Amino acid sequence: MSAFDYKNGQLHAEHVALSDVADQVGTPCYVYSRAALTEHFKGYQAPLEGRAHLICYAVKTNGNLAVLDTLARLGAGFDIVSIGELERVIAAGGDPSKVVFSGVAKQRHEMARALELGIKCFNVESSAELERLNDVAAGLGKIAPVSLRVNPDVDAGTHPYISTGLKDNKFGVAIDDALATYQRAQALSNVNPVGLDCHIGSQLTEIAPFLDALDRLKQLMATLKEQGITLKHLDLGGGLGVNYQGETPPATRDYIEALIERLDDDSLELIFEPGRSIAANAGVMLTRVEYLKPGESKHFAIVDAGMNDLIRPSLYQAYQGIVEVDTTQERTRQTYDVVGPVCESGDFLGKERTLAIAEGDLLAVQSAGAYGFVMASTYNARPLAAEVMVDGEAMYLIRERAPLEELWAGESRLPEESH
Ligand SMILES: Cc1ncc(COP(=O)(O)O)c(C=O)c1O
Ligand SMILES: N[C@@H](CCCC[NH3+])C(=O)O
Repeated sequence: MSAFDYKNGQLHAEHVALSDVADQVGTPCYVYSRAALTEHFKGYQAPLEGRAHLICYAVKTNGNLAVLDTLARLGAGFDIVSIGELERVIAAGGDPSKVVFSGVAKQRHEMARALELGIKCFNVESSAELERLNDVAAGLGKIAPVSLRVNPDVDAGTHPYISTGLKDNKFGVAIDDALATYQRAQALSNVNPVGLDCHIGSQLTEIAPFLDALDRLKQLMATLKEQGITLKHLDLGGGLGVNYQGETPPATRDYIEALIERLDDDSLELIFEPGRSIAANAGVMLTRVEYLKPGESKHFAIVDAGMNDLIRPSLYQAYQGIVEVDTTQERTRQTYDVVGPVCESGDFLGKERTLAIAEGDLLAVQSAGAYGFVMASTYNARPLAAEVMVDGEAMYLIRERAPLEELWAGESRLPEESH
């Protein structure tokens, strides 16, 4: 059973009616299901049982403290890309020794803080970064554990904005340069090559590109071994897709098992960095219909959430399901473009959606647990939305709706005497 289901015509998150959430917290509001997060995370744990592994949830996907806390309690490690994400993990009770640090632009102070906290590994994305990391570690008298993020040049077959493993992408070290970079790492005194890492893109719905990448990594590891460089872990990144609009990505178990079979090596610790497959379908965004606006060629449903709250539809033309929260009312069905309040023509949540709604009704935008709230902005001076975690019959406000004053917090007017 899905964590978001209808009971007596009312959409619920677990045992909580979403209309109750909206009444108590207002809209727009993100609602996450603890049971769904747990189930999705365990989907990774189960097929890896019995072998050395670490599942490093990608914090960028949804970094709310309650989400991180839920996963940390299940044993998760974390994939981070900034010092902000690292401090979030710590604030949520995560274990820094289970953190891997990805990202192409790590700054010295970020490296220093991560070294001080003793993270598991730096996923190094360029030679220049390797040199800088060695320098920072030397300054602190530390040895930085390093895994090279290799760009295997495989086509992930996903949206160009979220494909990361092609030659032309800014991410990682080209696979042809990897051996020389590992040799350099070995020669440096304050970095220690312990792993190999790759992440080829997001929302992949086939296993084949993952296997192609793994084949190339295996070849590289064999070459490294010949050169006396033996690694302890292999990080296969994230990227497993989800069902937004009838896509049929492989089940987590099938994906993991296929990789384990192809790897054919029990000695390596396996690391994964899943994000979307854990969080996307563990969340919805609630929004209320402000106005219905009939037009000549199309009808608009104008709602109180916009591209600033959920940018995926505008940014990637991404499809996310939109459903009525209360289906018990008498309503006429009509096809609408569901649009937000932001002053941009590109501000929409969905196009040509057939809905039975009236002014004041609630809608739920599905699959909003990943890359939803984290990508929100305050454009048009719109305060950030509230977030709620449902756990069985309980609901917890895990982020208050930001007060208006927060919009200009930290700003100041010019001094009185200035002209
Ligand atoms: C380095 C890295 N790891 C993990 C992820 C998580 O990916 P996904 O949400 O597709 O599982 C991303 C985002 O694409 C990433 O850039
Ligand atoms: N933000 C993207 C995914 C980015 C992946 C990050 N490496 C999305 O919503 O689909």
